[in-house]
Amino acid sequence: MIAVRHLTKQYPTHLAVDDVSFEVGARETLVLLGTSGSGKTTTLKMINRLIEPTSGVIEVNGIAIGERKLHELRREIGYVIQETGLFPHYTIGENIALVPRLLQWDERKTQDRIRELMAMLRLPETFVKAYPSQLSGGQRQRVGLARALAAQPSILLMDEPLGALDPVTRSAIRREFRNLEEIRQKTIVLVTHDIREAFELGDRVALMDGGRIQQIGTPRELLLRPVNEFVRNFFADQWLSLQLHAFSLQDLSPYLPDEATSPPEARLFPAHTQLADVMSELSGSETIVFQSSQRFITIQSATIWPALGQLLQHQSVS
Ligand SMILES: Nc1ncnc2c1ncn2[C@@H]1O[C@H](COP(=O)(O)OP(=O)(O)OP(=O)(O)O)[C@@H](O)[C@H]1O
Repeated sequence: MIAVRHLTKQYPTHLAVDDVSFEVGARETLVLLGTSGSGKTTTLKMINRLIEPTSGVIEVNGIAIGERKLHELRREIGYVIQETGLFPHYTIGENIALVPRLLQWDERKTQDRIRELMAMLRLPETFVKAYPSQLSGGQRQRVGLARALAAQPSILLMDEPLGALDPVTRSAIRREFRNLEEIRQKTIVLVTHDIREAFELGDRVALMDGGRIQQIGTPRELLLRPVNEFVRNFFADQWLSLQLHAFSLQDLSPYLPDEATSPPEARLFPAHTQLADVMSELSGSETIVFQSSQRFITIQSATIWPALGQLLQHQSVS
């Protein structure tokens, strides 16, 4: 879907991106993670040609983007930025309708799409005539996403999309985004410096430093098989809690007891649920259950850590 090969951006005084290569498959989310100045935004902006590379090639759907008409390329790519970039003098409805109107959709179709997106992103219908300044930061962020999704692009580029929000709102919106079917269908490149965000949202993560990719892989690979000291140190502080994002109930199932049937008081979770989500929903010694093939497996918050310990031990010897 997106292929980036030997991408370099040299400014007169600074090498911002240095020989970066990666691919992002259809419906995959790749997170560019790194500290400030590591080249994430420059890389992202080269994908929709907001910045032209010094050298290297980017292909979108098999065609080099330099050979595409700019407006056609941008139609395929939705772009979400921090602080949303909404037009303050346009209403929420007008902001969302921006691209459909550029594409001269008929008005009925545009209005239907605005309503559909507002419902999906849990924005009250009355907001359609409100202005961005009348909304909270979290609501503006939803409008920014609605605008990027409006014309149904197959690709989304997101630059610190939740960066302006407080941690609680961030985490709630993150979970919500992850569960939206329309977003799950997109090919996404997301820039963040928030490690937890990268682990929650990324199918794969590219950790950048000094304009180069230090390691690219699944959160689990980065955590358990760091290729160098930089990668190891980057995750060291949060190593324990990141494990909860790197593994699901399914991964833990070999290390947990079976039940013949589901205990009546237990809550049922899908097997692909990240352990972090389970932990955040469990209070005290409550029992939860998930179904894996034909088995019911019970788990309590107190049993997650020992089972995870066994799982990690197993991973390190295999
Ligand atoms: N127009 C420019 N001219 C010169 N140097 C630039 C220019 N734009 C970016 N840079 C430099 O290139 C490097 C990479 O910048 P970039 O914005 O891609 O980093 P980033 O990882 O996205 O950081 P942040 O998270 O702070 O946005 C930085 O050192 C920056 O100062």
